[in-house]
Amino acid sequence: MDPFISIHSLTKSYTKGKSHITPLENLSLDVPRGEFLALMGPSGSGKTTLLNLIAGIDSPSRGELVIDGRDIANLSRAELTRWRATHVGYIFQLYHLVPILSAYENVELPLLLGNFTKAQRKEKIEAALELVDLADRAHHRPSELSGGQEQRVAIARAIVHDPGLLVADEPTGDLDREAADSILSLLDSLANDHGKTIVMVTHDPKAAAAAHRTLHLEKGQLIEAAEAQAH
Ligand SMILES: Nc1ncnc2c1ncn2[C@@H]1O[C@H](COP(=O)(O)OP(=O)(O)OP(=O)(O)O)[C@@H](O)[C@H]1O
Repeated sequence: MDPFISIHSLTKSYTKGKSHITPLENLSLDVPRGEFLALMGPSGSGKTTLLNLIAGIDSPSRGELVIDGRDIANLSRAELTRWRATHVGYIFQLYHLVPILSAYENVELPLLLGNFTKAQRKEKIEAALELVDLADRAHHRPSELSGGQEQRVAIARAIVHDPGLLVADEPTGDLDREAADSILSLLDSLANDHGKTIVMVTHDPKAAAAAHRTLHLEKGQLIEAAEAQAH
């Protein structure tokens, strides 16, 4: 079976005046469908750059980037925005919930871009809140929730439109151990039981240990966890 994510010789460079920065150079990576992958690496090693390319937030300078059979490397900005709206859910370290909206209304946001009736939206929002175990907090605002609960709402918002791909940038970075563990087990279940492919950037070795596989980025190159330990 083809991998869900297939990356070949991917390069991203930035030019600012006379200086050139190449955070990713000739990077190749396959991720099977339903894998929960952790990306680690020192600050500035290109983790967020890679995550943003995989999520279709940014475009590569060169190389192949195929996600679920679609080559997204050469899409225009407008095409990429449309692709992202249906195929990707993004989970942030600081949740990025809208403070004046309830949990229900926050989860509804991605659906407002699609052609759903109010009843269809209700069904999807309730299913997503149920899945993250927050059905009883639907009408609470973010300020009335714990950090772990806020991240659960953010995960419900990331999955409500049923994307195949979830990208998570330090999803447990602001949580205590107990809340972090419960978020990690939720991500694990989204991969194992719901077939989501998850790419998570983390600095926390315990978070990485919860993933199926860990890769380390160093100077724009990927190395396996065992090799990284030997460095
Ligand atoms: N828009 C941009 N323009 C110029 N350089 C950039 C841009 N975005 C990132 N970079 C550079 O690319 C390199 C990789 O950055 P990136 O944010 O991917 O690292 P990271 O591994 O996620 O770091 P951290 O762990 O600190 O978040 C850095 O040297 C950064 O300064």
